[in-house]
Amino acid sequence: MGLLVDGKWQDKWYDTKETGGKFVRSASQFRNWVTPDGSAGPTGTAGFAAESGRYHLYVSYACPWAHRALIFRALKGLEDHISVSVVHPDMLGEGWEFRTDFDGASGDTLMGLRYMHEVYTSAQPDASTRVTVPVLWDKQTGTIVSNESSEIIRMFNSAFDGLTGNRDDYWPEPLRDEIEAINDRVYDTINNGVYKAGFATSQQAYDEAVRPLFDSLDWVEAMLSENRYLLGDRVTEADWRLFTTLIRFDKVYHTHFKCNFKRIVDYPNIWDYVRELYQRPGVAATVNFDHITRHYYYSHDTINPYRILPITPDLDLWAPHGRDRASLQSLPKS
Ligand SMILES: N[C@@H](CCC(=O)N[C@@H](CS)C(=O)NCC(=O)O)C(=O)O
Repeated sequence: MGLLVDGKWQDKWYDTKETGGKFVRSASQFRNWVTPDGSAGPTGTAGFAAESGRYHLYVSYACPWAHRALIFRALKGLEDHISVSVVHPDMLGEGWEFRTDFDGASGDTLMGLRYMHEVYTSAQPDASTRVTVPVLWDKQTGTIVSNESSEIIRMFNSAFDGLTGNRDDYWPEPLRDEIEAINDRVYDTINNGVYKAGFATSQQAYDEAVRPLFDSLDWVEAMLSENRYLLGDRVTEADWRLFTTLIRFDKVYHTHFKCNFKRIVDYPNIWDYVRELYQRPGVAATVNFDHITRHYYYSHDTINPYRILPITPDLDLWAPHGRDRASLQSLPKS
């Protein structure tokens, strides 16, 4: 675990001393956008047109943020257009590595590098940044387009539609304000909430994260008792962003991050909803519990110094989900 300072790797754990024991996530630095014609997106520079075979995605199967990007790549039929490298689940002194001695860890299939930090310095030799996944790489200009998952999924949602003909829209115009409002709460208290609880180094920081986390899970449970999806009858980006945290919860966050007031299987509607999303075409193949459990329990030695991988519950993710029942089919909100 570490970061790049002026292009040099430094092995350092998150510093929580200055923030009263709180984990504060840094902002992503590469913020360009792939667009249909290469015009500039909302941030960054122009020049990244949607072309088949031009882009490469670096992911970890363990990481919930990278998982979003893999799900959108599958949902939008981009597998033949955007290639992928999968890092090794252990994130140790050199950060993410391209070792291949773990089933599913592909190595760097594009450039043959050893470490993810070398991908960053290939794009910018003097980079000062945390070295995170996912990363969307442009083979043509040899640089990083984006390392911000929330923006990568929006590019995948529509930029390549002309190439693939897949026009499924998870960010529909009329629902955007509502999606943003839900995303904000889900991000702060659930997606990042589990990390804030797990990486807290003071009782107060832990308490301040764990209570809002379970309040938000109650709020989600109530919404899903009335609607099939967060926004009503239609699956949106908000559902996929929530899903990648929920699917990791009972096997990892409940134990490793001390989010153990309840499990996801204890929320009847959320648990059915998780199985429904998991069973959608292409999604199950993006979920790799061996990488997920190995990564968290093995890499975070400040939390689990003996690196013991605990037994985790078997989840019957293919059990019928019942979410298509009539009582949940409300009218679409727009
Ligand atoms: N804002 C980023 C966050 C990505 C992120 O934090 N990924 C984690 C893995 S789950 C990572 O690579 N962490 C390495 C580090 O922080 O040094 C995004 O959503 O794309």
